Amino acid sequence: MDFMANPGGAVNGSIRVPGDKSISHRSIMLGAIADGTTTVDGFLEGEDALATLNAFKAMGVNIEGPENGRVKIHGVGREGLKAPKGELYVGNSGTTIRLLSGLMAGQKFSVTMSGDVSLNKRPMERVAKPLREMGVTVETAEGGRPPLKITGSNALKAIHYDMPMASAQVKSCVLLAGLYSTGETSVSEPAPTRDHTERMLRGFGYPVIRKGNTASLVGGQRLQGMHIDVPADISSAAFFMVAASIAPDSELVLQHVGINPTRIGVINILKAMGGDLTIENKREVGGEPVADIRVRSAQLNGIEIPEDQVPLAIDEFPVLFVAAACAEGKTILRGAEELRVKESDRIQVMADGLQALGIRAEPTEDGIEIEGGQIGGGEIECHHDHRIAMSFSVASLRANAPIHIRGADNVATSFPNFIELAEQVGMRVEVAK
Ligand SMILES: O=C(O)C1=C[C@@H](OP(=O)(O)O)[C@@H](O)[C@H](O)C1
Ligand SMILES: C=C(OP(=O)(O)O)C(=O)O
Repeated sequence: MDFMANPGGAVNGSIRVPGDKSISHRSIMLGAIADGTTTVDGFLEGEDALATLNAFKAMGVNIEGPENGRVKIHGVGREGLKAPKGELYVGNSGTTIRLLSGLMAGQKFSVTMSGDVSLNKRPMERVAKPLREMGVTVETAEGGRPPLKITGSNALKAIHYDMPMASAQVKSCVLLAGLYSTGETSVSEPAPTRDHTERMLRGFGYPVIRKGNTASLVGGQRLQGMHIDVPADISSAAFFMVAASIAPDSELVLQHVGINPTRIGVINILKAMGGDLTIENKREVGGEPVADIRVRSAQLNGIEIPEDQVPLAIDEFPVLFVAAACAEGKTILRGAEELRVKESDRIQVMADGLQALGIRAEPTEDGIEIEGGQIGGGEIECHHDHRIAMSFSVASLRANAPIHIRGADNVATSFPNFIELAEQVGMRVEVAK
């Protein structure tokens, strides 16, 4: 499927984007191994979260829904998962394969997980290494890629893992394996990464301790089913934050957005660029801070993006690069080499796309330099990456000719109703005939 993004438009109204992907994945994983029932509202009915849901169904968990964002998980307890009949296919979802690796490490059966062409190129040694230290047998395809075969045990060795990269997926993998270890498992991170696993484990009644840059837990305890209210995903809201910022005469309210401090890099960066964003009705929902975010058009300026914001905005860089293309002057990003191992190489693919539209964008090993300018029309290739497709849809607001976005199917992995909401607020994006 291709998108045709037609130039111009203002962005107005009030919308709620779908549920947070990270929290949706974890609600299924933790609900499945808890005792009792877990109910979820606001579950993201996108392909990635559904891949997680289907994996647990394949391991014998009775899950009702999703229906209008509601899911009911009949937890089987920490020892209750059953060996799936075949391989677990997890599509495009890095979060599914890496977090599941940790949980599978603690089971008495072995599991093979594979994905689509994009996932099968992504690095898995980052989870294989700590799991092997815990006594798990992990087999990968050549180059440490999926398929990934995990042969676990329910008496893993507790370890301390000093994570070489700032990755919430690796941290979560080790902590989830730690649930099945004898003793204390801890992970330290080089910079703060999203902490949903820690917060949600605590919500399920499982103690997790945070000291400085280290999170730790003691294996062997049980989780209690709970109710989870999933806030709207700030990573999906980000497309509209940039859209309303760059399109003249715009004012948009994004409702009920999760503003966990480990996720708000996009707000901090846009504000530093001169964006007009206000946080309204701040409240706490199920252990996560939530707010409505009002965004108005603004003249953005190029900046040097502070490196401490990188892990806090990691999925938002493709659309932030579009903001940079609309800003006055140069924007410089460094310390973001992790962007090269996402669903696509997001530094290269965004640089290629921006250049195709006439913007000066120079990739570097760990970042990019972008000079603001007039966005032209042209053709973009998404390389199986949802965020590339949505970012260039946003770019059309300031383009002077249509942008043809090739291979936009994967938008359904994280944001199945993107086109509808984009159209509702005034963007001119449609599925190409
Ligand atoms: O833990 C998570 O839910 C996620 C962590 C991040 O990945 P890394 O841990 O690879 O940075 C992020 O890019 C991904 O979309 C979701
Ligand atoms: C990197 C992402 O997801 P995942 O790693 O789960 O594929 C993303 O959604 O931008």
